[in-house]
Amino acid sequence: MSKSKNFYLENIPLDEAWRRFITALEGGGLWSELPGEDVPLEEALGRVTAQPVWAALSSPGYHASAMDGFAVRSVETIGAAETSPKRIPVGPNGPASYVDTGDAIPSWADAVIMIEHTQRIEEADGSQSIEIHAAVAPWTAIRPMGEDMVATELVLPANHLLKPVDLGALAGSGHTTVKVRRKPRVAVLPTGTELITVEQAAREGVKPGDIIEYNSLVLSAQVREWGGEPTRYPITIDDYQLIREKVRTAAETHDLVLVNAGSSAGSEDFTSSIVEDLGTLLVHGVAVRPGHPVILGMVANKPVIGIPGYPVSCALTSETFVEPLLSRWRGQQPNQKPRVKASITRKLLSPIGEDEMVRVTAGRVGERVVAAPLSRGAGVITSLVRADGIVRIPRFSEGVEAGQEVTIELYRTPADIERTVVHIGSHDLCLDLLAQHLADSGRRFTSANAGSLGGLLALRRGDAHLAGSHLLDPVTGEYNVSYVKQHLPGIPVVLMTLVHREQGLIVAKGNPKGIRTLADLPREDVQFVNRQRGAGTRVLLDYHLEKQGIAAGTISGYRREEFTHMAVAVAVQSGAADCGLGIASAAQALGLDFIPLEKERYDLVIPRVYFESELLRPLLDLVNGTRLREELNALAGYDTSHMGEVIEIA
Ligand SMILES: Nc1nc2c(c(=O)[nH]1)N[C@H]1C(S)=C(S)[C@@H](COP(=O)(O)OP(=O)(O)OC[C@H]3O[C@@H](n4cnc5c(N)ncnc54)[C@H](O)[C@@H]3O)O[C@H]1N2
Ligand code: MOO
Repeated sequence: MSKSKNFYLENIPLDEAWRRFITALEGGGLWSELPGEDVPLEEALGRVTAQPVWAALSSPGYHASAMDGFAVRSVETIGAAETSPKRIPVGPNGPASYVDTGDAIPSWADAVIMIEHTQRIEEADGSQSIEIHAAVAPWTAIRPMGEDMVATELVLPANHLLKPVDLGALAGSGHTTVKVRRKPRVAVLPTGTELITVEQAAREGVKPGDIIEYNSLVLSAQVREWGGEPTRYPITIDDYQLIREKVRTAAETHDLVLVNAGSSAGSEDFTSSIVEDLGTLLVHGVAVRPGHPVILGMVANKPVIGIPGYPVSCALTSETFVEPLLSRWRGQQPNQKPRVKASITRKLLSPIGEDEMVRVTAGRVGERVVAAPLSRGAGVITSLVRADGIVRIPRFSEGVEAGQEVTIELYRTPADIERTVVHIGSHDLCLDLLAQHLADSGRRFTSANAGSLGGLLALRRGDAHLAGSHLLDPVTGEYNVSYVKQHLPGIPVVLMTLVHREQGLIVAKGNPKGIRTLADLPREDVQFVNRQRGAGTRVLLDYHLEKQGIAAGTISGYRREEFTHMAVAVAVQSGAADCGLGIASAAQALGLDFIPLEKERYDLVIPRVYFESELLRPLLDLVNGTRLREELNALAGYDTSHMGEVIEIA
């Protein structure tokens, strides 16, 4: 049976989508906490109490000695002083009797004197006494019965998330089990004919059109993290009946069904029609990006969420809809990420009419926290891996200007943000090595690719601690100095050389087009890939083209811009271009050939205040040490003989 599909994607504001969803859940009696089940204390960590817990026993269950010492009647100590010590005979029934910490106090006693405040005396008749130099008040050094918990007293309220210490209090008050909310059962259904398992990919390789299925792994892990019990289904191909049957049966045995992908308007996007067919479609399309083609519906009185296929959209949609629902079922408030105000490092345009969630990295630079936007591609899962948080651009706004104040919802702690070294500028593979080693000294390193010039401008705005730069001055032949003087006037700066590195033409393995020099670029059969304006590599290219009298307009592909050396190398590897200018290590990383053109200096530009800061000290130590140097020498095209040399610019 083929079904007519719904090509119409709505644009429902998030609060309206939630309102419809909650109304339907309430209608089905599903917008409330799940019932309780008894679990042994050992299994109760992270679960939520389904009812208040009252102490079954008192703790301590008797008057207990708080110290090692002698139990006494306090009246018998009256009058003892430094100048007039008192002796009290020791015996099993008093008037002084030895007790260990935690022992029951004899019924005749009402105080304990710590052993170090007594002196043992052997009397002439062989009997024992203690001599004391101070009186004690009644109940001194005694933990009265029920000091911690009195039987019938409240130990924990309902809807309490159980921490390790709570388990101790439960056992201490006499409970062997605790009634906790049942874990929500969540079906995770990955669908798509193009999907293959990662095991299959490892065995047989990935052909064009194959996609490694991992959204169900992410969704299941999220569900588990949020206190639910996921069932991860195998991949279902894009077949209306097969998916329909899976959704139908999953709804019978689960509290919530997540159908992944097939939520949009493509020829095989069935989820919305299936939900309509089996139950009620509430929402198809929310005014949120990423995650626009979300589906909310009810099947057999169970909520079904159609989650978009793009991995970032998938993970964020689940944060937006699944987490709050699971929290509700567990009697918890939805997860509130810590928030921090920050200054955004670059202008972002955002479509009116949709809330946009922008992934950012964050760090404190001087007085402010800065937020550097990451890739906005919905398929770029690493942007979420690297993200320190999310900045929401509301649907009634067209975007934000560079330097504007925004709020970051943090994935990390504010303390993590404080120990972050922020780099904006030209990227080099050695920064990845630096980042890796900095982690050993408790620093985090975030890097945004803005090209050399972009890095200097970021330093001027106070958006970064340092900027990698390799800008050749065509007049002086010197690197970076004149640019720093021009763009950072009045800011004391240290230029610290990291490496000299080989720049050259990255070409396919075996150099099939026989490219030798820049003079080959205008050839009709040569397709070039360029770097963005402001990149040091672009400056270098333009310098040499000018010197050799080659007009940029004669090079096919000159206008095609990539933002990193690796992106240029990938373009060559994929056959999209025949060559591009870049560094040797990028060619090496992808097994491409490399034609050296020039050795250039790559510096770290560091404002003096940060150069001298505690935050950057481990970075400077690394640059001045031997480990990084040795690792770089093992890579193609790096010369570390000037590493660590500094030029100060006042
Ligand atoms: N004409 C339109 N096309 C698209 C629209 C639109 O409004 N009109 N929306 C776009 C947006 S936004 C998104 S998000 C995606 C979501 O589409 P689907 O939910 O139908 O997902 P697919 O197209 O099947 O997949 C998208 C992408 O993600 C990969 N994928 C899917 N499942 C998995 C998985 N389990 N693990 C890893 N990767 C997965 C899939 O192979 C595709 O590459 O639609 C846009 N199109
Ligand atoms: O909504 Mo899509 O999820 O923007 O990428």
